[in-house]
Amino acid sequence: MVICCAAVNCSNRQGKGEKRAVSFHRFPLKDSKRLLQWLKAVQRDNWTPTKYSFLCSEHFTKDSFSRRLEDQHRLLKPTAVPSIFHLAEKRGVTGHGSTRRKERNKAPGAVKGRAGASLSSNEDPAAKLEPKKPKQVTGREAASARADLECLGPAQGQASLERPLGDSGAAARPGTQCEADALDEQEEKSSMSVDDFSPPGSGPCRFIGSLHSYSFSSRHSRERPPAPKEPGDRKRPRRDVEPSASSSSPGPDKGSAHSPPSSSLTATPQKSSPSPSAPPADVTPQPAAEAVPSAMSINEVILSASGACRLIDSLHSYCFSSRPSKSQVCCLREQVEKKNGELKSLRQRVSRSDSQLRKLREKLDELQRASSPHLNGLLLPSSEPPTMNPVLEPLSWMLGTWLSDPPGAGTFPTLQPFQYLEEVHISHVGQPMLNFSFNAFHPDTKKPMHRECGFIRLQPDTNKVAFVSAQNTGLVEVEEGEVNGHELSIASHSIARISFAKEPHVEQITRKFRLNSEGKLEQTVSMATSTQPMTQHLHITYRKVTP
Ligand code: HEM
Repeated sequence: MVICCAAVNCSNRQGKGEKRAVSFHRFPLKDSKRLLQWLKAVQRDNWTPTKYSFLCSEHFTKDSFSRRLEDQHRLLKPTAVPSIFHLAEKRGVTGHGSTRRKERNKAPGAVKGRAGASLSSNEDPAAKLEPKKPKQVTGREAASARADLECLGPAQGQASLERPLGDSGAAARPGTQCEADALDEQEEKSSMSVDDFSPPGSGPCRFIGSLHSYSFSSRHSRERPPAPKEPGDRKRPRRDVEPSASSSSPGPDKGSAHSPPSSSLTATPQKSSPSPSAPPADVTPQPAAEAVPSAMSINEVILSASGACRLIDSLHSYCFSSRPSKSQVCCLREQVEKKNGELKSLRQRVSRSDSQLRKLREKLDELQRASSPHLNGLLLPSSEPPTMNPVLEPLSWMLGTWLSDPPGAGTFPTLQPFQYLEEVHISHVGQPMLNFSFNAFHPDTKKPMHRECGFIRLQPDTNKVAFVSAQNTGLVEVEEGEVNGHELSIASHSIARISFAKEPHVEQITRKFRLNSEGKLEQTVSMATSTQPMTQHLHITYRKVTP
C-alpha cells in the first residue's frame, strides 16, 4: 500500500520515509468534532478527506502519540489533532502535493498526468458531485482527487474491495509502520460498507458521472482508431489491474467489464460479491512512475478510456440496482414513523383514561363521604394505616391476610375426610383488639363453605386472650386461653346457637394457633359433639399474602 500524506507541501509517502519512521494516520471521519479540528489544521480548500486520506506523523506533536505495550508501535492518541504544517511554502493553485505530482508527471509514459488532468474530482463523492451533471473539475480539484487516489496502489485498491479496511493494512504490511494505521482503523471501527462506495443520495451517480467525464474527455481529445486486439496488453506487468468484475458483477455489461484493455485508470468492481449491497468499485489511478514503466501508445490510452467507460456503466447499473433497496428503506422508515405516531396517540389515550379514572375515584370517595359522614375513619382506608394498639403486641404475629397452603384437612369420626380452602384476614383499626374473618371454600367448586368472624381481645398486662366468634352455621361462641410466644391456645368458654341449628350440636371446642418456623400460620380445631368425644375436626396451614 502506498500512502501519501494529505498535508499541503508535504511529500511524505509510505515507503519513502521509512528511515524516518514516518507513520500515516487516517482522518477521524467518524468523529465529526475531531475531523473539523483536523480539517482546520490542514487548511486545504475545497477538499474533503476520504477513507484513503492520511496525515503523516510529522504534523503531530510528540505528545500526540502513545506506544503500544506489546511491540512499542507508535499509536496516535484518540484525541490527537495535527498542528505542524508548512503552509507558507508553495501553496499554489494545485495545492497539496503539487510538487510530488509534477515529478510524477515527468516520469516516462506519464499517462497519469493526462488522465489526472481531466479526471473529475474525487472529493467525497457523497458531498460534492451533482447527479446527471458530471462537472469538469478544476485543476485543484483534480489534483486533490489524484492526491488521495494515487496513494492507493492497485494491490491496495483491490484489497480494499475484498476485505474490511481494518484488515487491509495489517495484512499487506505486517510488521511495518502501517500496522499503526491498521490500529488506527480499528480504533475508529471503520469497516467497509456500501456507504463507503455508494454515498447517500445520488453520490454514486455523481461520482460515476465524474468518471465518465474523464472517459469522454480522453476519447474526444483524440480521434479514436479501430480498437486493436493486443494480447500483449494483458501481459503487461503491473501497468494495469484487470477489472475484476466477474459474471456476478452487478453491471449489465459483464463481458465488457472483463475485457477492457490495459489502462492506467483502473476501475475495479468488487469481485463476485455474495451481497447485492456489496460496494461496486473503487477507482484507483496508479502512480505513473510506478505503474507505467514505458510510454503507452495512443491506442492503448483510448482503449483504456473505452474500458473504463464500460466499467463506469457497470457502476451505474450497480447504482441503479441499489435504488430499490433505498426505496425499501424509505418505505420501512415511513412505516416506523407511522407506528410511532400510533404509539403516541395510544399513549395519549391511556393517559386520558388514567386521568378519567382518577376523577371517577375522587367522585366515588366524595359520594362515600357524603353517604356516611361519621364513619369515614372506619370505612375509608386512609393513606396511613392506623397505629397498632400496644396491647395487641403479643398477638401481632397473627396480623395479616393468610391463604391456606396447602388446602386444609377436615376430619371427624362421623365424616368422610375432606379438604377445603380458606382465606383469613386478621387486622386491627387501632383499637385494643384484633378483627378476624375465616372464609372457607370448596377446593373444587370454590363455593363458600364455613365462615366465621369476630374479635380477639387481650386482657391488658396479661397473656389472657378472649376469642369471640359468630359462625354462619348459627353458632356463637366465646373461647378463652393464653398466648405464649407465637402460640395461642384457647378453649370454648360459652357456646350458643340458633334454635334450629343442625344436629349433632357441638358442645366443646378447642383451638390452637401457632406461627411455625417457616413463618406460616397453623390452626388446629378439635370439638366434642353430643355424639362424639373431643376429636380433631380441622387442621390447616396458611401462608401470609400481605403484611
Ligand atoms: C370451629 C368451627 C367449626 C365447628 C364448631 C364445626 C362444627 C361441626 C359440626 C358439629 C359438624 C357436624 C359433625 C357430625 O355430623 O358429626 C360439622 C360438620 C362439618 N363441618 Fe364443621 N365445624 C367448624 C368448622 C368447619 C370448617 C372451617 C369447615 C370447612 C369447610 C367445616 C366443614 C364441615 C363439614 C364439611 C362437615 C360435614 C357436613 C356438614 O355437616 O355440614 N367445618 N362441623
